Amino acid sequence: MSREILVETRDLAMHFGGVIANEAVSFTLETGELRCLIGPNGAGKSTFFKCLTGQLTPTEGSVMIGDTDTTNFEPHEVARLGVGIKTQTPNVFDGLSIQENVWLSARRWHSADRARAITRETLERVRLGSLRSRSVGALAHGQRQWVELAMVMAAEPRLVLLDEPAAGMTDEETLFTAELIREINRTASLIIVEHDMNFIRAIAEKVTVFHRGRILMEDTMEVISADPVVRDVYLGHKH
Ligand SMILES: Nc1ncnc2c1ncn2[C@@H]1O[C@H](COP(=O)(O)OP(=O)(O)OP(=O)(O)O)[C@@H](O)[C@H]1O
Repeated sequence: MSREILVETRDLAMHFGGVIANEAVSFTLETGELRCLIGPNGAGKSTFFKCLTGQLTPTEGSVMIGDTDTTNFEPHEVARLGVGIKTQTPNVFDGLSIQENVWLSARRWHSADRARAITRETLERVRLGSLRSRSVGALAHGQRQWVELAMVMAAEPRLVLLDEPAAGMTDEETLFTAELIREINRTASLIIVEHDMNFIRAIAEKVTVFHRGRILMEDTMEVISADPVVRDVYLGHKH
């Protein structure tokens, strides 16, 4: 199967006044990939992620998703291209049930009947079927994250962008999240910003390492974790 480029940035830069958060980032993601973005604090991962989602407009360079130039798009315009986005800011309605939250997400793109079927299936996939009537406000942190993943899945996206999906989870919750993400990858490509190395090892094929706003290296986790330059960067040595 020939692989197509699904996401491409060219010479992307994001400056906040004098702060250079991203510089000369030329990045590609092929259809079907599951890519993790890693790097030490302040490396520019979240800023780059926000340039992909439309939360930020890059100072320079371009972003393409499929055949569409999304450089100046707002998040809702990016979402309309079949992109599921989970940011670090919660996106759930606390006063509604799990089922209602997921249904609302499915209903944005599908008929009421189809949305009902998708909601049922998705809640089984994330193992929240038995809790479907429970109010989201009453859930534990990990379960809330899964509701958000279910909302992303219910829209049946072709590309999923996740910012730290395992943040604050227990080891067991992290492993289940990794399982869910591999399942999402059966039908969608993914870009995930993540800190948790065990989680990354459990899911990633290819990893992109950011350092000082730029891409330092791209390879498998095995190669990256053995690389002396990457080790130095994480330990805070100068490069
Ligand atoms: N809105 C902003 N205004 C000013 N500076 C910013 C803004 N957002 C990010 N920065 C700066 O840009 C740089 C990159 O930050 P960014 O959050 O993208 O890094 P990160 O790799 O995601 O870090 P972390 O792992 O800590 O989340 C940092 O120096 C940060 O202080």
